[in-house]
Amino acid sequence: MVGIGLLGLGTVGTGVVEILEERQEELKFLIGEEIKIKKILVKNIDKKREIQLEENIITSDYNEILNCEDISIIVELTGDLDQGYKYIKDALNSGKDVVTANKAVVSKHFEELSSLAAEKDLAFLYEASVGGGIPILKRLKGELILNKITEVQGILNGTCNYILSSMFNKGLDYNEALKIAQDMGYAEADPTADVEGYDTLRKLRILGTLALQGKIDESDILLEGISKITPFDIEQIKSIDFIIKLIGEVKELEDGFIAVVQPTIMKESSYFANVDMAFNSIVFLGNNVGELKFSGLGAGKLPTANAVLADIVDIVEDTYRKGNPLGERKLNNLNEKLKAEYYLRISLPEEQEGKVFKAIKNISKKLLSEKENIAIITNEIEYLEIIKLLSSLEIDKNNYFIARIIK
Ligand SMILES: NC(=O)C1=CN([C@@H]2O[C@H](COP(=O)(O)OP(=O)(O)OC[C@H]3O[C@@H](n4cnc5c(N)ncnc54)[C@H](OP(=O)(O)O)[C@@H]3O)[C@@H](O)[C@H]2O)C=CC1
Ligand SMILES: N[C@@H](CC=O)C(=O)O
Repeated sequence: MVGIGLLGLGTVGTGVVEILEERQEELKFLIGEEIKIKKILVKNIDKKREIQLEENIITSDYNEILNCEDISIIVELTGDLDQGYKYIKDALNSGKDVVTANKAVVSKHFEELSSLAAEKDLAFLYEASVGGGIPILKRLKGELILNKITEVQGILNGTCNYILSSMFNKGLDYNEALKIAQDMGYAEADPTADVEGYDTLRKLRILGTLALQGKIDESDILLEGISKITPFDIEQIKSIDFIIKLIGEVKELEDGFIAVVQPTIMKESSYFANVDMAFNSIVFLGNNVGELKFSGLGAGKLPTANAVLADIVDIVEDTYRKGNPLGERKLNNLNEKLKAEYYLRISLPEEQEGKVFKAIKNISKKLLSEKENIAIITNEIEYLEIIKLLSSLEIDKNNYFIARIIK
């Protein structure tokens, strides 16, 4: 019997309990072991739970779990950045394998936790931290043995994709769509992490660091979220037969890399344009294998819990990749070279519009609107040039929306 200490009984934790219960017999038969949750750590012990649980299984004292000799795997699903890190570190230092879905912790402490686990010869697995139910990280680590990976691109946040799809396809209002995504269990406890792009950035930091085998830190990634998008933007994007998605991308160039999370406009026929609602998709490029595309539900109770359990099964069957999967390449950040055409919408009081309109004329390839809001398609231009121009015009961040165009 393999004993699990489950930390967190929210959306994902509940899913883990449910799948384990439903597949108990099959698991015993197929992997020859019973996997049993011995203890569950929660924050609020008095909260009413939706599922039936064994008596006394819930605790709010982590030491009860850490000191339990029957528990060999800690499954961290709290979503708490500081405590989650501490729980994981203490687990590894106590000789327990770790599975987590906490991308905030993995992203912030990736190097330290990876090397601690390798040093202790323990598992530190985080499949559910990127792409929800999509089995991307195990596959990526596998392909890295044979390939040099030079590019990773993806729709990495189910909440944002749900909001953008709902606004674009169903005409839903932004807040209405966000509320549904929260009700469906897709969003983070604080949905700012989703809509401002931090969640995508963290997932990209994890993917990019693995893929390029060199540290790509959170601060290396240019970031724009989707919170400023309006029905006006959707209308403009539709008018040019394009579609919008939040895309994260890391790409190796000859002398370094670019890393960016941005709302991105693309033709309706392009690959990512057809990844809708809570689906995510990740594409990576290896020098031998070529382009590999993965797609599946990027958030939600059961898909995410499935990814968590896949890690647990890998530990029980001893089929996970041992050692530290991170490389030591030193890569230059070349984000200043990021160049594209952009959709730019600026919303200002009428009296300020004239001055701004004049100033952006030089970078404008096509004028989409000059009434109510100014909206243009820019010439091919460095992203940071646009930001500089907007800041020189003293345009507040909340008064513009910018999206990269990919052909
Ligand atoms: N939801 C999703 O679709 C996905 C989530 N993830 C990640 O999975 C993790 C869990 O997400 P989710 O289940 O949605 O989160 P929830 O907010 O639904 O649940 C969090 C759970 O953790 C408990 N908890 C929170 N902080 C602490 C703490 N400091 N100590 C002990 N217990 C704590 C809460 O206790 P209590 O119940 O008492 O409040 C709750 O049971 C997060 O890291 C998230 O980013 C990853 C992929 C997809
Ligand atoms: N909030 C996240 C959950 C999964 O990682 C998302 O919406 O993708």
